Amino acid sequence: MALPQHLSGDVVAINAFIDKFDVFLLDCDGVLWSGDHLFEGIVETLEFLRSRGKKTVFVTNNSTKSRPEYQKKFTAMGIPSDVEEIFGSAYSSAIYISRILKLEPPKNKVFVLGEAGIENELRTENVPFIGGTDPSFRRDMTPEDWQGIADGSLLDPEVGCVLAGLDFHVNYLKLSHAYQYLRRGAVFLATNVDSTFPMNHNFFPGAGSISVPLINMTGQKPVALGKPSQAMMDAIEGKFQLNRERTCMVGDRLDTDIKFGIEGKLGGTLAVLTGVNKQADWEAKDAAAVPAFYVDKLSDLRAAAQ
Ligand SMILES: O=C(O)[C@H](O)[C@H](O)COP(=O)(O)O
Ligand SMILES: [Mg+2]
Repeated sequence: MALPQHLSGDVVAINAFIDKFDVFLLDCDGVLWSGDHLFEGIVETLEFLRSRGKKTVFVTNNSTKSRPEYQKKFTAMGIPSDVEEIFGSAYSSAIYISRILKLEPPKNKVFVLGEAGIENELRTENVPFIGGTDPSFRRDMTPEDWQGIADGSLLDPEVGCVLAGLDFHVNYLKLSHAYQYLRRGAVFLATNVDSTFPMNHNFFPGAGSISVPLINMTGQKPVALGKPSQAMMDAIEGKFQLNRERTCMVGDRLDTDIKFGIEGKLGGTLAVLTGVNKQADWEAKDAAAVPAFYVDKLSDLRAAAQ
């Protein structure tokens, strides 16, 4: 496996890299920002790529926000964006459920472990759901819960799917409901299975760490609809009519972003060192994926603008 080409500081190499592609699929957490901290030079770098006629599509596994909610974040960060060029795992999951899975009544409801982003995208696709940010689930178990979950009287008979994403309010009550739905044959989906969540320049439990208890209890693995799922790549290709050879995936995570680009047979993958993975990770013999190129930070691409 060829080692990645380091582009930072090499203007000739950066220009040659940029000229190879028409579309850049850009990961968000760990590439553009860490939580609400926008990395230096990101606005200018996006402007530079766009000035060179490149199309930018934001492809994020973060399911806590819907596309419109993400556009609000981009605007607040000073990044001009078109909501149609934002593709998150909540959206990817909602269109998978509504257009591929096509759950039929009387079992077409989704039990959500996750935040408003998932709920809003399911609403947009007219997919009925319970759970999610419903405050009635944010409490300790009561004797009535133990009994009602055990005998099924507190379970919704219309639930046919459990969708697990990044949930900042996960608890024993919600996991108990989700587990019982899976025992009853509900389809097990995840927006994504990232183990950690890069935030405030450190790492926190990721969406994948929300679904792990259910995997442990059921022995089932969810179908994950975020990166590296090729269902997501196919949806993106269809929506933007991609020429995969002229498309590059840019990300901070080997087992999602870079794997997504490689398995999607894109023309290239660019890793950045501002998020989850570092050079040692792709040099390890059990590396999840090896990028074709890498930069220390995304804004290093602007050297070609000088
Ligand atoms: O735990 C998660 O869901 C992920 O760490 C996070 O949201 C990744 O987002 P991305 O880097 O794909 O923008
Ligand atoms: Mg990331």
